[in-house]
Amino acid sequence: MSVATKEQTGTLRALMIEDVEDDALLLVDYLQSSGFALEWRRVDSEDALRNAMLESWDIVFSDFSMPKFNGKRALQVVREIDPDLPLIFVSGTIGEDVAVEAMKAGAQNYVMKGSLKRLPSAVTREIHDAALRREQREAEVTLRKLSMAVNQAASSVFITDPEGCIEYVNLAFERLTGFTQAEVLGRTPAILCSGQNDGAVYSELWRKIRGGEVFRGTLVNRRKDGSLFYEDKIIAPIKDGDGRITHFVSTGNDITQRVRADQDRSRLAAILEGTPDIVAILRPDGQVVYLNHAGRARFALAPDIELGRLSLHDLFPDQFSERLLDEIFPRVGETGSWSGEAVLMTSSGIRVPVSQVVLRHLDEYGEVEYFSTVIRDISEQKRYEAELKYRATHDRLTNLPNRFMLSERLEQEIERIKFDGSQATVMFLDLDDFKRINDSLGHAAGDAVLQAVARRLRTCMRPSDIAASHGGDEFTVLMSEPAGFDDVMAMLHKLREVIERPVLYGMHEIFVTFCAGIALCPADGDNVTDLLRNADSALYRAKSSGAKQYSFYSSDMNARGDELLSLEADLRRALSNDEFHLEYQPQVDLTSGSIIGAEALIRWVHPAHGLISPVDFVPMLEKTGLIDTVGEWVMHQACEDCRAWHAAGFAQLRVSVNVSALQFNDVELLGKVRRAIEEEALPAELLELELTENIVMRDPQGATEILQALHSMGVRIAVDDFGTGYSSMAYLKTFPIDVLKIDQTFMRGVEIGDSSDAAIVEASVLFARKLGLEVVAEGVETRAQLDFLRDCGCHLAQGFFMSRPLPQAKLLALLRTHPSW
Ligand SMILES: Nc1nc2c(ncn2[C@@H]2O[C@@H]3COP(=O)(O)O[C@H]4[C@@H](O)[C@H](n5cnc6c(=O)[nH]c(N)nc65)O[C@@H]4COP(=O)(O)O[C@H]3[C@H]2O)c(=O)[nH]1
Repeated sequence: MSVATKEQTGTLRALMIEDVEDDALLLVDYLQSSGFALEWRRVDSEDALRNAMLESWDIVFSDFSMPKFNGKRALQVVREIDPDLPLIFVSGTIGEDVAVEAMKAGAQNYVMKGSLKRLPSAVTREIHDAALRREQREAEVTLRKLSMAVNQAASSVFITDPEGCIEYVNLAFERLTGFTQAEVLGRTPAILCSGQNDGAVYSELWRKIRGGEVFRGTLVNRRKDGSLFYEDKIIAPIKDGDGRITHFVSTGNDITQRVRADQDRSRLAAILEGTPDIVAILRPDGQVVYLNHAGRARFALAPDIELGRLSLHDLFPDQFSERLLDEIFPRVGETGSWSGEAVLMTSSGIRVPVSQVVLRHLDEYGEVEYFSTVIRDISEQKRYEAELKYRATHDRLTNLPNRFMLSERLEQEIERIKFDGSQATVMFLDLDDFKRINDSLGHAAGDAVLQAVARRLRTCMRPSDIAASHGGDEFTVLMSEPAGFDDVMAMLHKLREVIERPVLYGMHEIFVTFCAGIALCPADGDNVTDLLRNADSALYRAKSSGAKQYSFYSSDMNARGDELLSLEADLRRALSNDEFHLEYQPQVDLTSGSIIGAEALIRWVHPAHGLISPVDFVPMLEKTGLIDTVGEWVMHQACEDCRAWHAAGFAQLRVSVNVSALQFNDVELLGKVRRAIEEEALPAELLELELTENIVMRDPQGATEILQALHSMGVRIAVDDFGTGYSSMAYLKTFPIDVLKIDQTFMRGVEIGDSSDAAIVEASVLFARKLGLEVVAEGVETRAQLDFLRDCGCHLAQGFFMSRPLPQAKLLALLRTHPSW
């Protein structure tokens, strides 16, 4: 009798489903006599079976038909609990059909009770097969688990055949690459190629995996949508039992974020290293763990210095480090950040103003791990701020404190005086006839004088005094705590002595004198406005008494100042109120004796004060900037009136118009002139512009350009007041001018027999003729003067002798009489 293998050596645990005990014993007997060591149990109901199935069995023998139970049901219960447990029907009643049915239902075998011969071999085979089935089932389960794991894995996986054709991809692959399994099956991983990897990487990859080794490396691949991603790859060959490669398995981890973060970090590091700001990272105890290039340079540290050993105190040897540790860090620890200004001392001992931002960085437990700080050198900004402040508080030309700073200081003085009952003095100084210096020697000379005066003023100041510049030729001295009147007078004398020394300018010695107006605090005012106004009134009084005068404020002084102020306000309204008109003074041709043109002269008839001289209000127009509008009005009115002369039958009469320095510097001058002649339809050559020689001499080169532009427009240019200024003959030659107007002061000299004046007039006429210029003598009041001019060969004359300036209507009336001189 043949018997089984494993089961032979061990005890066979058999479960009998049998209602007849003798039948069960018979079966046991037979098996034991066939060599099986048996451990067995008999059940004959479903409950008992279920109970028995809680234990483990090697085999089940079941009767097919039992009174309380039946084989089919028993088979179902057994399969339900253990699908692989072999079950053999041992029945006396089973027929072929039932046996086949039982096999279909999952029984492994059947044996007839009457013929147990087949039983031992069937037992052995079924046990063996069951073991195989179990193994296979377990293998399947493992495989299913594995493939589920691979499919669900976070790493992207694909499997190729030895030629590299893709046979499988997992979900992570689909997610990462954007390709679905269906899209890539049968294709090669070349679909992921980005062109960003070195070709050598691929040859190395193939060399390794074809050689049976594992490839490990980082690849840059491309998704279906074209974007790049970085993968840490492991590609391994799979071999069969003969060592032949059947597949390659590629596992990849997407490290794009890490790579990008690394790239960002290195970019950030480059920025930190490149920034001119000092960036440091410090532990809460002040140990420096990072210091950028700017910081290392600032503290003269070697690039390879071991930062961990460096403490804050090494960097900032002064109190700055203590402040950081004791004051700032604890505060940052609470609020998260701090920013402010500080002063730090560099290794070379230089104190540098800095702005600083400190940030707190927490660890995963919310504890302060370290602080980062950005320190910016703000010396430049501080310098700039100081410069701005200086500019805002000082006069640019003289570098003296300006009116703004003076007011501030005065305010402090007043506060002090209110507190301690002392006093102060405000002294306004105004240089006498400063305009003369400007007009005759030019602005550069004027500036040099103002600078010299400022320098000298400074030397007279006591530490508590202050000298300020008001702009222009006005200065202020604020004397703090003068002992009394004598002190003020002593200061005044000292100022005279120092300031009135001649100022050397080139070849010139310029003599400067000044007037002073003095107001005392608190007697003449206990606030800034009153004090300054009263000192100004005192100055006005001093100036109206002549040069080199001084005056202390007295309460009746403000009247005149108010008058001037209100005149200025009236002037602003004069143009719209039609209070201006022009008068014309004829110019006479000395050859023919008849009028060839007229000079336009502005008149202001004030509604209350009557006629006001242009000598008084033209400077006011200039000061207020009104000269631009009023000057333009004059130009238009003169052109219009000139056209009226022509219309009245006096064709070719020309008109000349005065142009002040401010008008000449107006960038719009050319446009305004062009508009006037075009709008009034006056031929350009009949308009003459009169400029004083000082205007053109101030900036001869700039003036030449403007004069040329005017000239090319056809307008005539006359140089007014010739002989009074510092004309350079050489320049006059180069200017495109048409007319020289000899100043009327020379005519007075001619009248009183001053031979030098007469000589100047003669020379001027000669000079003008030589240059091919027309020459006009102004201020002709007598027949003798006129004759003299004729004898000299002067072309034209203008003056009271021929006619005073006349309103338009009167001029027309005069013209109609066809006068001749
Ligand atoms: N003693 C005396 N004086 C004579 C004689 N002939 C003419 N005058 C006066 O001499 C001044 C000549 O004008 P200016 O030298 O250009 O000097 C002008 C000119 O510089 C300025 N001015 C007048 N009108 C205008 C104007 O429309 N624009 C500008 N910018 N300045 C003007 O005001 C100054 C004074 O003008 P006015 O008072 O009109 O004074 C005029 C005129 O009335 C004479 O024989 N004897």
